[in-house]
Amino acid sequence: MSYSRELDIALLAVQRATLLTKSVYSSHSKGTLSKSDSSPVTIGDFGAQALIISSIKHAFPEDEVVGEEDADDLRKDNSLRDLVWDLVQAAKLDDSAAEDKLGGPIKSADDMLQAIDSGRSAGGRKGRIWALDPIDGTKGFLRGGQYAVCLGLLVDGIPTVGVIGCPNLPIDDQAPLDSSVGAQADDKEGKGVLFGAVTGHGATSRPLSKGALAPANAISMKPISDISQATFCESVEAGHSSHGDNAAIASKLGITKPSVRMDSQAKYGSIARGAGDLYLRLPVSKTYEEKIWDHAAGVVIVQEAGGRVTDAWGKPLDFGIGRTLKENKGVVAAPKDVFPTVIEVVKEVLNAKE
Ligand SMILES: Nc1ncnc2c1ncn2[C@@H]1O[C@H](COP(=O)(O)O)[C@@H](O)[C@H]1OP(=O)(O)O
Ligand SMILES: [Mg+2]
Ligand SMILES: [Mg+2]
Ligand SMILES: [Mg+2]
Repeated sequence: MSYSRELDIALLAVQRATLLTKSVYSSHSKGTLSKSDSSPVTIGDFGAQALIISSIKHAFPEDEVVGEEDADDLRKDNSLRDLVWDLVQAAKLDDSAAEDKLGGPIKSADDMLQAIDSGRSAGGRKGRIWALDPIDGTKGFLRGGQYAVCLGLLVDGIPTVGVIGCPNLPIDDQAPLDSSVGAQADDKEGKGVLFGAVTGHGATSRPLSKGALAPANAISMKPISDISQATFCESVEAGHSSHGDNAAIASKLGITKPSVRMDSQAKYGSIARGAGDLYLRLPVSKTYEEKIWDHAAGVVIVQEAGGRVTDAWGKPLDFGIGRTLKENKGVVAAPKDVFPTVIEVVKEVLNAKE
């Protein structure tokens, strides 16, 4: 199957949601709350989840969605709900054919809450399940760094369609990548890229637009003949990925360039288009379970661009066990031909710590 309709809807749904997240990004009050695990959530996360789930349910009513957020906090606080509702009503693509494909605007605030709560699927190995991260890298979103709107389709537990919208990344696939791209990002002139991929059909990037989709460019990872020349990406947050272990791996590979630190699945997009080469996410905590919405879209895009993605022990990521990747620890992504070299070094570094 080519999943071309799924890709089209996912691209448009993510593109529409970025209109909302961009309006929150540039506003002083982001309506930030702290969740029970003490991670932040903003009115942008709730609004983007509502818009995307409503688009998916319109186009594919039988599909399930595993979304990061739920509407509990909005049901308890009418003024917060109203703030999100205003944002959701304002986020419209300026192309009526595109809006029609997504079912048009959400009809009422109650429908909005219901859409957000339709992301409560438990996940699993059977059928079609979308994994949605309405704002990935919320800490970057609040700090003024990179963030991404991410949507992946799992078919029988296998990531099959992936879309990532990165309002703050340069449009140009060849733009040089260093930590200035990760820090103090903005979404002004020349910024905003939409990545997409379907298993077996390649990966693309295109500028984010406000209406119909812009023409796509095929993307692929950069061939590297000398691994010591590689550029590696890692989280900004030291609590999300071990900067020390990542540095030890880079040093064993002979890499001398400093890492590129950036928030969110913008890292997957950046290596898929050959701006960077490796993504290292070595676990910090023994108990943290990576969430499926933090990786499903990125994995399809990197694989279709010529890469391989596994956990830090070289085990395939298992997206079919529920809302988390509980059988996996950490993530490593690299171009296929150098992947075996990279994962051997990752395992050496991990084994030395056991
Ligand atoms: N201890 C942790 N280890 C790994 N990832 C984490 C940890 N805590 C939170 N995260 C998740 O990492 C993702 C961001 O990754 P990055 O730092 O690469 O941008 C977020 O989705 C965040 O989840 P959450 O949404 O709960 O904050
Ligand atoms: Mg996330
Ligand atoms: Mg998120
Ligand atoms: Mg979060």
